[in-house]
Amino acid sequence: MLIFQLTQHLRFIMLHHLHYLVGGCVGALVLFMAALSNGTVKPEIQWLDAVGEGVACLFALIWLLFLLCSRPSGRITHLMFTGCLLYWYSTVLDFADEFVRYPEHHRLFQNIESLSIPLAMLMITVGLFEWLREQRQINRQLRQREMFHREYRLLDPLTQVYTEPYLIQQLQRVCGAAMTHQPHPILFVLDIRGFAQFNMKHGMLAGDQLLKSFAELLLSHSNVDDLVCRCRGNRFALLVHQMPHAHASRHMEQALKKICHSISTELEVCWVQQPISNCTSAEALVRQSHANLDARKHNSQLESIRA
Ligand SMILES: Nc1nc2c(ncn2[C@@H]2O[C@H](COP(=O)(O)OP(=O)(O)OP(=O)(O)O)[C@@H](O)[C@H]2O)c(=O)[nH]1
Repeated sequence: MLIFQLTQHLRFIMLHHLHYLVGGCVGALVLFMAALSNGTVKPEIQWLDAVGEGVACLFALIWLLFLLCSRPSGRITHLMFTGCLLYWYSTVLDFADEFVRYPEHHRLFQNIESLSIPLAMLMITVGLFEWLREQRQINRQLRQREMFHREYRLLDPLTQVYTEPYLIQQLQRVCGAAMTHQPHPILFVLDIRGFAQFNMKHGMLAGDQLLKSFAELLLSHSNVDDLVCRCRGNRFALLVHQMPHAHASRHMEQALKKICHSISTELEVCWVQQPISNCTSAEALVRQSHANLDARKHNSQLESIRA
């Protein structure tokens, strides 16, 4: 079980943060080799100190890996990663100077070692502060889910957002009140493009992880009274209550740009929006939105074939 979980975490890092990991490790190796080749070997090595510094260095690397497997990419991850990396580098230099003595006139490595710790602490502190703010926002969303949507049987087991039957239930209530409600609520239906191919290339587990991240990010970019659902497979819906129609598409475009940037720059999402002003049947409304989305996907396929 533990091995399976570790493999999953490693796959996540490979998929989303490979550039961070490779860059960080190459930097550490270069620093370690440069420190060894610039110093003179100590006549007596304190093995207990060396083991202590080595273990500290190993744990700093483990913290770095934990960070990478627990976060999607983005500003906070970048900040925390840089802070942890600087801390790791200072432990690498600490470890190296158990074996060599740096030349007196050449203080580069001592300076890196001394400066990287306060800088790392500063970056980790700011990163943790931002992480806390982000977590508050996510908690607010989760509390909201608890408050208004107590239908656990209608939750999607993979993404933990609601399913289409629940959306239809909620739409039935909204449709009744929509005529008097200003601005009218809007239903967005979204489809992740090329998902079957993504599954084939990276495996079903990576596909599941993508769906989970997408649902979580969609939630964090929506308001507390909006409703996020997974309709089926790679298709989601978002019911928005308080958004002026003039801003709706720009808002959705910006949110999707950020979401795709956080998950993968290759990710492409096709979507349609449907204002709920005069609807008689929630099921018909959802059916119509799916049909509009299919037509849009079909047209964009034709356009790309023609291009
Ligand atoms: N990993 C994973 N895949 C799923 C899940 N549910 C459905 N799928 C896969 O999602 C894929 C959906 O395929 P399509 O509807 O053709 O979507 P697409 O590949 O994005 O095609 P276009 O939208 O036309 O670009 C299928 O390969 C399903 O096997 C799931 O829960 N997890």
